[in-house]
Amino acid sequence: MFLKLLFLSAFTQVLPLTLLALVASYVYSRYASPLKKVPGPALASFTRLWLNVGLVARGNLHGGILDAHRKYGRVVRVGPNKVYFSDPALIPEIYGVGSKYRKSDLYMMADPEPGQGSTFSERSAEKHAALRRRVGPAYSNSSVLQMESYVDALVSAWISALSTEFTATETSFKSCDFACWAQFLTYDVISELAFGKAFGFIATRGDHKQYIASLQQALPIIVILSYFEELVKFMALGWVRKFATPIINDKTGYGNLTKAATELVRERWAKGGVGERRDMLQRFYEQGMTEKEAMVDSTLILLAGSDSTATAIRAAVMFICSNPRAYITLKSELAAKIVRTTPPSIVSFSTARSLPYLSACIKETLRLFPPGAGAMERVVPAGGAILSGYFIPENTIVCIHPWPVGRDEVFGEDGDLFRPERWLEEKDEKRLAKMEKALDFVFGAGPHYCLGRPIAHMELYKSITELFLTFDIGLSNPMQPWKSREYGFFLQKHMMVNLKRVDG
Ligand code: HEM
Repeated sequence: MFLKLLFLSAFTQVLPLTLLALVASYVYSRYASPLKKVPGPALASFTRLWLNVGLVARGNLHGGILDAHRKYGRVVRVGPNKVYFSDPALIPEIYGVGSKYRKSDLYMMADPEPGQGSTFSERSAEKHAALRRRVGPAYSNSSVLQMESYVDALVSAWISALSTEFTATETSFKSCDFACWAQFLTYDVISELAFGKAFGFIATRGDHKQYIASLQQALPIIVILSYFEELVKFMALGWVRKFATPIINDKTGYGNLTKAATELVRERWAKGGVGERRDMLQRFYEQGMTEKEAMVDSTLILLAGSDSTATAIRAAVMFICSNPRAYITLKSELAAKIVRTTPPSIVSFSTARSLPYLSACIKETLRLFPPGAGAMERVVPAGGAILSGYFIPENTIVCIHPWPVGRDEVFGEDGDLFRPERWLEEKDEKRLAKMEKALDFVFGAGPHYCLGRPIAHMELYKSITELFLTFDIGLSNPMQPWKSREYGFFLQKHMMVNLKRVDG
């Protein structure tokens, strides 16, 4: 009884105090914070719920941020301590080489193990630079070009599998879920390049060990949690992490993917780094990476290297198939410029890249649908900064999101339209250079610029060329081309397409 009374009296005294503290902090955030003049939704000025629940949890950060910039302008306060910008001119200050803005704690959830940052998630600039020096050679243009024949073999297997499984005849046709098939290709390519052996998604025509399905389940939880900084710190505690993240002994799923990467690294390090050929793992070894570092970065390669590129391939197919002019022009360019050999060989990267209309389609796709849609948040350094005319105090979290940048005013009034011709018609070299710069932000900037761009480009150029050369393609349901939600990466399902071989 005594205890009950004690508890009740503590509760009745603590509750009002907590409420008072909350109200005081809301009033401060809204009316007294140095950010009070920054425009944005009223709710966002005193609570993180507007961003974390209204946008992130709904799988629509990219769309919500785009709308917010359209409504409030180039500077938007998206949380009590967060301001997003859309002016590409600020990219060098916030993200450029030598920038003092470090990555925010949002990235902690991407650490494969607490305290063990990967090249992507490491927040210390010095540690990141050291890591990047060692992983860099494995991703370089020249090393990717040396591996081109392996990409060709997989693209070829992919096209034949699509042909046998889904080609329409006069009397029958079977829709293809291209959402899965795009990922089958990218998972196989990245495992082949990284470990010298494709996982076998194309060969088995299925979700190998349910990696895709389990990532679709795990990613929303990981990403939503990562926006609540306190939770991220709590989750970083080793014992919490053990319960919250997939378990390495899982027979399938994301835990098994981590296990596969870990075992491949362990085996390779035991053999002195030498594989059957000079794959990325061998290059990691040659650069003196420790076994632990290689394990962490190999898991990163699998994640960063598959979903982003699969989204780009799907988006390109979706945009081209929904725009008859683009579809016809691309088909004509491919028919005129690519000479088919018997047996057909996969188009070389250098030939594909030299095709102006194909390049314009790929640029336009990446501009309108940046696949890496996670917030690249950074922390304002000591002393604060004046950004877009506003004083932003130190420790404020700032970000430029690639979705509004892709629709920047430099792209003109029709910036929302898929119009590849814009890249070919522009005569003003200065403007074109600005357009290219804004587009390049799709791959980030400065010391964190995407290392995988050469791999992504090679896959995109080859897959789109071969698809449109081999098939006539139609979206089965143009009213709803796919189901798409975004949690840093896009999780896309049910992208049904009809394929008919052009020579069949
Ligand atoms: C179209 C496809 C891709 C897009 C749009 C993309 C986009 C990005 C972006 C925006 C960043 C910077 C993130 C940040 O600063 O927070 C990044 C970093 C990174 N990406 Fe990609 N990526 C793509 C494909 C790939 C592929 C295929 C790989 C690997 C094989 C890869 C590996 C990486 C790595 C390792 C980093 C971290 C770089 C660092 O911080 O030093 N990416 N990517």
